[in-house]
Parts: sequence; C-alpha cells; structure tokens
Amino acid sequence: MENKELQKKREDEKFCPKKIGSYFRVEWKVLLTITISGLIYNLGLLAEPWFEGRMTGMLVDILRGSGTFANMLFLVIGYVAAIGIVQVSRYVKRFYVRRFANNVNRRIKEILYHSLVTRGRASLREEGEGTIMTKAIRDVDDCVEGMRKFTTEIFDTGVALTAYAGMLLWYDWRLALLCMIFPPISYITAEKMKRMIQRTGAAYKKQCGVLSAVTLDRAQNAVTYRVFGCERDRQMAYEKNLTDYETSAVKANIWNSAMPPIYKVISMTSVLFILYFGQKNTLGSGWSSWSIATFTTFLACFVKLSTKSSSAAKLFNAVHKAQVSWNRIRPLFDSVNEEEDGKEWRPGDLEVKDVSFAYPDGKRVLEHVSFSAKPGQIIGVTGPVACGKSTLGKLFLCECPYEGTVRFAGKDLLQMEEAERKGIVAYLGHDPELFHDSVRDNVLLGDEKDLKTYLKAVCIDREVSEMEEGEDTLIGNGGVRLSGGQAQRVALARTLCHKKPLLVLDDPFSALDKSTEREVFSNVQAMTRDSIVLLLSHRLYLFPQMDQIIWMDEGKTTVGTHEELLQKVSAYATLFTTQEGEDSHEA
Ligand SMILES: Nc1ncnc2c1ncn2[C@@H]1O[C@H](COP(=O)(O)OP(=O)(O)OP(=O)(O)O)[C@@H](O)[C@H]1O
Repeated sequence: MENKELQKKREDEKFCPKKIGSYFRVEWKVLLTITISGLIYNLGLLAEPWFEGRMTGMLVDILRGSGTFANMLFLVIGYVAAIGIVQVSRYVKRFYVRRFANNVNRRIKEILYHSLVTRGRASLREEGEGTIMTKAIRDVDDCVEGMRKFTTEIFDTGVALTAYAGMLLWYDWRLALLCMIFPPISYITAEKMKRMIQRTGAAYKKQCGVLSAVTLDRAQNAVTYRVFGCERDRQMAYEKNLTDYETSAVKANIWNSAMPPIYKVISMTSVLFILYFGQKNTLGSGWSSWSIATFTTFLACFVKLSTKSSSAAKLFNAVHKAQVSWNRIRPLFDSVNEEEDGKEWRPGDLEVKDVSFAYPDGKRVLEHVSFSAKPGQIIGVTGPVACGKSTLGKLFLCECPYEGTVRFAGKDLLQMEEAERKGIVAYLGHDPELFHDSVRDNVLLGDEKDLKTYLKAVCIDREVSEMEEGEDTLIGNGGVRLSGGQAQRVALARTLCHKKPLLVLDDPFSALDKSTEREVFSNVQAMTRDSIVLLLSHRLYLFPQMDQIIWMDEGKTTVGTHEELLQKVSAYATLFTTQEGEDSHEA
C-alpha cells in the first residue's frame, strides 16, 4: 500500500502539465495493455489476406480435382479462428485506448479547473469568459481526441503498415517497391495540407469563443439592452457573429473532410501496377512466379496497406487539430507550471503569491496577499479586529477556492491530493476541539510518543499530573472541565505532537498569562526548527522575536521584519507601543 502511494507520489513529482509526453508517461500501464493487444491485433490482420489467398488457391485446386474439401474446411476454421483472435484483441485495444483518452481528458480538465480558479477575475475577463470556456472544455476534448487517434493509429496504421509492407516485399520485392511509391506521396500531400487545416481549425475555435462570449454578454445584460433600446443592434451583432461562426465551421469542415478521399485515391493508384505486373507473374513472364493464391494475397494485402495509408493521413489531420487545441490551452497551464518561473525550490519552502479571497456572500477579505517563508521561520500575522487573520490561516486548508497560488516546495496546494496536503499543513483554530477521551489520547491520537515532552512544551505537565487520574484524566464533553488556557495548551500539545512542515496557529496563546506565553513560545520555537509557523495573534509583545510580520488591514497586507513594520506601518507601531506600555504598567 505504502509502496503504491510512494510510487504515485514519485510519478506526480515528475509530472509536468505543460509537457504532452507527461500525460503518456503517467498512463504507462494502460499504454502497455494497448501495445500488447495492438500487436496481436495487427499481426493477426496479416493472417486474413494469407488465408484468403490460400482459400482461393484451394478453390482452384478443388475445381481442378487436386484439392479436397477437408483441406478447405481446415483453412476455413483457421480463417474464422484468426478473425476471432483479431476481433477480441481489437476490442481490448479499443477499450483501453478509450480509457487512456478518458484518463487524460479528466486529468487535463482537473488541472485547468485549478488553474482557472486560481486566476484573478481581471485576467479571466481580459481573455473573455467565452473563450476560456471553449478552451477548458472543447479544446481539451479535441486535443485528447488527437492523442487518442495517435495512440490508436500507431498500431492500426504504423504496425499494420510495416507488417503489410514486409509481406508484399516477401512475395515480389520489385513490384512491392513500385507499389509503395504512392502511399508516401499521400502522406506528404497530407503533411503539406496541414497548414490549411490548422488555419481553418484555429479560426473556427476562435469564432466559437467569440460566439460564446457574445451569448453570455447578451444573457447577462439582457435587461439593460432592452431598457436602453439596444436590442436590435445586439440582435444584428449576434446574427453577424453567428454567420461568421457558420462560415468558419464550414471552412474547417471542408478542409477536414475533403482531404482524406484525395489521399486515398493517391495511394490506391498502385493497383494499376499490380494488375499489370501481377498478371505477368501469374502467367510466368514477370519478376517472380506466382500462383492465383499469391496474386490474390498480394492484391488483398496492398488494398489493406493502401487503406491504412489513408488512415495515416487521417492521423495527421487529427494530430494537427490536436496541436491547434494544445497551443490554445497551453497558456492556461501557466499558473500551475512550477518550472518556468525560474525559482529554485527547496524542500519546505512556502510561497503565497497574489492571493485574493472573497466569501460566498461577496465580501472580499484578502486582496493580493504575497509572502514567502523558509523552514524554521516563525511568521506573526496581526492587524485590527476582523482584518482577516483567521481567513488567511484557513486558506491553507484549501476548503474554499481562492485566486492566486499557494505553493509548498514548488507544488500548488490546491492541486495536491487531500492526503498529500494533510501531510503538509497542521492547523490549530480558535476552538481547541478536545474530544471526550483522556489527556493522553487527545494529544497522542493513538501514536506511541512520549506524552510528557509535549505536555512540558506547553507548560501543562504539572497541572495534568495533579489531576486525579493524571494523563488518563477524561476531558472534553462530559469530562473534567479545563480552563480556556488549559484547553488551548492541550490542543497546542496535540498540534506539536503531530507537527507538519507548515503549522498554522490561530491565536494559540490568547488565554495564557504572559510569562507562560513566553515560555510556551520559546518551546514552540525550539520544536519547530524544521517547520514554518504562521502565528496569528492580537498580542504583539512576542513579535520582535519573529522572523517576519504580516500586517493585515482591510484585506491588504504589508510584509516585513518587526523593525521594518515599525517604520512603515504607523498603525502597527501604535498598537505595539500601546501594548508595551500596558505591559510595563502591569509590571
Ligand atoms: N464564513 C464567513 N462568511 C462570510 N464572512 C465571513 C466568514 N468568516 C469571516 N467572515 C468575515 O470576514 C472578515 C474577516 O474575518 P476573520 O475571522 O478572518 O478575521 P480575524 O482577523 O481573524 O478576526 P479576529 O480579529 O476576530 O480574530 C470579517 O469581517 C468576518 O465577518
């Protein structure tokens, strides 16, 4: 089980959304099944013309009196068995090719979804919602369809063509070479036509996007257009877009469907050579000496080869179409690409970049928040009441989509599997959430660790030992009532015991007296040297000890060291000096 997870993790690390090869690599098991069934299918195909030739020869022998029905029956059974094997392996191959396409389609759409939800609304609007929707759905389908056809045709065309060509060369290499002049001409023609197919295909896609955007615009602003009498103008503009869409669709369709028959005619031209030189071979005056059976096999083999050649041309068409779509969706991967921003990621590095967040009721709480941190750093987050500290802390749980990116060791948190994210982020909220169980189980959660270390770290070891049942005392609902400060410390002990590379602590010391807070803080510092700690708090007197401070006010953030913020943010300086004053007053 663990091995499987490890393997999956390794595969995910190597996966690069912007490289098309990556999608093939992660599906290697499905592709292996396709390869095996594809080889059986295509090699089995050779048996068909061979049996057809043998049966024709046997028919002639029977008519001449030298063949028997038993031999013919034997050939027919062999022929039917060969067809059976070919069809079963064809089914298996097709099934897995479809599976490959579905997996890739799902993967690309998932990645694009994450990319789109983390992009700013302004940039989405700039590109046009209609265009984006066309890219995220239609272009992905076209692109995957090209990949599917490529995978199918590699066997149906590539392997089959090679096998047929080998068989033709075996029977008469001179005639085979002569016949094989035309199929490559058909490929070259297909390759030359690709520009037109690409151009008309791209124009069609663009027009789809424009039409979607115009439709959306009309629906969203229908009342305004009606009230201000723009309905007629809008209708005309819509009609024009519809006409442009139709024209581009027709053009793309013509280029797409008119070309394959032409490729087929080109590649079938060689039949004329077979009829001429083949009959010479059969009559004994050609390059080789053939029977009727060989002539039939050769002709059947060539017709199959030629048909496959036109499939090769179809394959080019599909790949060209896929290229157009891939080029359109590629830029959408930008926000999920980890390699091209030139940043060197080290294990444990955190980067929050341009993050904005609004609650479903529309209230925008975070606006373009950016900061980065390294393992061992403690970052204090503060600001006026209800400035969004808890919202920022909860962001790392990825419960709601946000704009911008949060990357850990180069990987976007939103794109991680839930299990992977859980292994990175530990969160301690306002509510200690202690459950009805012993102090031990509340902290260790069943792990076999030294409980005392953690109780000591949060300065509650003495209080627990004084309880009637010590570490086995039942707490939580129905158990011994703990004070707010005690509950907070037990919850903090649990978080430290299950430490993760990123610890988000939301006001963990709010109910502690200052001397306990100082002691707990220095223990937390010592125990989290390889983690990043985000400490959200109203109380600032520990902030001079922190590596970075994030000051939040009305969604905006200012990031710097304590000294820098004292200089830059007067509200921070005022709050700090006020609290310091209260402190010395108390003393
Ligand atoms: N689930 C929610 N839905 C809508 N608005 C919310 C939600 N949770 C919080 N808010 C609003 O978001 C703003 C920021 O709240 P948040 O709790 O993040 O601030 P805070 O700085 O942690 O608050 P405090 O100073 O009390 O610790 C507040 O105006 C709050 O009303």
